[in-house]
Amino acid sequence: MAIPQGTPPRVLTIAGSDSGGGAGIQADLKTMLALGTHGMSVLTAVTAQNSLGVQGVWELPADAVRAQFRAVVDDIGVAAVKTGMLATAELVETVAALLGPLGVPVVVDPVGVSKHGDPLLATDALDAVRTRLLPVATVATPNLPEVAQLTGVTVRDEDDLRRAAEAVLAHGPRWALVKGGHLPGDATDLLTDGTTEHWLRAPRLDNRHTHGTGCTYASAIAARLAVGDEVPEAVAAAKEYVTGAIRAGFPLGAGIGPVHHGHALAPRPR
Ligand SMILES: Nc1ncnc2c1ncn2[C@@H]1O[C@H](COP(=O)(O)OP(=O)(O)O)[C@@H](O)[C@H]1O
Ligand SMILES: Cc1ncc(COP(=O)(O)O)c(N)n1
Repeated sequence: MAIPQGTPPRVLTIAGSDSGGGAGIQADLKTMLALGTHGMSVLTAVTAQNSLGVQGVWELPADAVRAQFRAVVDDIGVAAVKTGMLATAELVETVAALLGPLGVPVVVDPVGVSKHGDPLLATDALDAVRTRLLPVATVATPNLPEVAQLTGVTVRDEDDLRRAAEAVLAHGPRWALVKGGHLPGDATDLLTDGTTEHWLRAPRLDNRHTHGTGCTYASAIAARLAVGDEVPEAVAAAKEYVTGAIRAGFPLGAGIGPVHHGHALAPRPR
């Protein structure tokens, strides 16, 4: 399909809705807009969620996920995909089966639990993530609790990050990006394809309003891949974007506020 001039790169997120607007589909679409792309969505689940936690989760039927995906891909087309909350083993398998033949870069954020510790993935879905979803990923972006769940590797320092990334790569993604955001000290992530290593370092920002960091990072990577970056360039640009978004994160509600997706777009109104 020829893409008319002036049409922004098209990026698809397959994820859950966060009613509070800080994570999930809402974070993904804002990030995609901020990075100059056209964001589209396949909803997997609806959460009732705010700055205090997740109060309810309702999964969509697999047929609804397949229908949304076909509606987008068959007419509009996509240049890159990001996956987030997939909720159940059936949805993980459904999404993996749709992505396998797609032939565009896929960023898999293997979302397990929210920042507040609320489960966003059934524990019996971990095996499907390992055996079905990770093999179709161009980049997999687990945080440290997710790495521990998926591979059994506990990360305490930068050497452990390397071991964790190798354990993720063993499940088949082309690149592993293990995020060290949960370690003390600098916010250091390791990106590797098994032959090259890229260390992404940013100072740890003293801001508790970090709701949605992982969703934002993975969506920014997908947006940059849709623009045409290679994986290391896409991840470096996304790290810069997410660091700026954390720096500008703001209070909202009585708990943990969101990162600021529009931090690079416009000054905040006073
Ligand atoms: N306080 C912080 N200051 C700077 N960067 C951070 C901070 N917390 C997380 N990050 C970075 O944000 C990105 C998302 O990581 P993380 O928060 O671990 O993901 P998740 O939301 O999946 O738990 C990573 O690049 C991580 O290093
Ligand atoms: C729908 C949805 N998807 C993903 C997250 C993870 O985001 P975080 O780790 O910042 O809580 C979330 N809380 N809600």
